[in-house]
Amino acid sequence: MIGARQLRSFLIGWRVSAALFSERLIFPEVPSISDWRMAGHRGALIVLEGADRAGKSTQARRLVEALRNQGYQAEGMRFPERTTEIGRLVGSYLEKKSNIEDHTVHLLFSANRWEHVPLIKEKLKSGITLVVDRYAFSGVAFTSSKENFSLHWCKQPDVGLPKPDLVVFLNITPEEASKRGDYGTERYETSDFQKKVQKRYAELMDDKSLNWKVVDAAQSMEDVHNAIKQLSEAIITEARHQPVGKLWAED
Ligand SMILES: Nc1ncnc2c1ncn2[C@@H]1O[C@H](COP(=O)(O)OP(=O)(O)OP(=O)(O)O)[C@@H](O)[C@H]1O
Ligand SMILES: Cc1cn([C@H]2C[C@H](O)[C@@H](COP(=O)(O)O)O2)c(=O)[nH]c1=O
Repeated sequence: MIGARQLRSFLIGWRVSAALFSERLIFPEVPSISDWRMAGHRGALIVLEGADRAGKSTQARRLVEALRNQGYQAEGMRFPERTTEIGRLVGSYLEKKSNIEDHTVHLLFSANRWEHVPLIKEKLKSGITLVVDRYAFSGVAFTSSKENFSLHWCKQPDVGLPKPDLVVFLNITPEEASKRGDYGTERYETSDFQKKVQKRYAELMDDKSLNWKVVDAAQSMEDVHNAIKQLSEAIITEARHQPVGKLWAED
């Protein structure tokens, strides 16, 4: 029989050894659990899309946190990335501080993604899974909701970008979304425009060459999170041994 005190010391000792082992302090040559998980494997490119207020930023943050807690390497990214020179131009346009001709601003949104491609490729190659809040699909859905812009024309500048392994569409009606706080003062934040955007997303989702998954974004934050996490974990395993594809490219 061992006493409660002995059992406690044993458990503490065991937990400390396990922690040291996982940090490779005791056996540095033995890979840690996360090394086994990631060795030689690329990370997955996961994109969250949806209309304004669908919950993309909330879910992107939660997913990165949950994946890290599971031992995966994961980082967030968002577009537009407003901190670069191009991003500042786009940001000022969205805040209505400047006007930019419609074709021109579409190309700037795309250029903002292209300027991040070397970084995206480097992260994926080093085993980091990227959770991206908006990508080329926002570009196409928003610009093609303007007068005289075809889906085909809008896609062209983004042809060849790293292809997402998974695109999660957070589905919510514009009415439901507007209950989450009035649309703000930024450009495009009107329910009429958002309805057009929603239709364009539906057209984009007909493309079976992409791994679109629709998640009901009107559920609780927890339920939405669990659904996205499950889809993401499966795709991280699948993407590991596949090369990164090219978006909307023929081959
Ligand atoms: N499932 C949910 N249920 C209720 N409220 C939510 C849910 N998800 C997010 N919200 C709330 O809705 C608001 C918008 O969320 P969030 O900023 O994540 O959306 P978004 O899609 O990134 O928006 P935008 O595209 O307009 O920047 C926030 O106040 C957030 O707390
Ligand atoms: C990437 C991208 C975005 N947009 C639009 C969509 C939204 O209205 C804003 C970004 O708002 P957020 O709160 O920072 O998500 O920009 C676009 O028109 N084109 C694009 O390529």
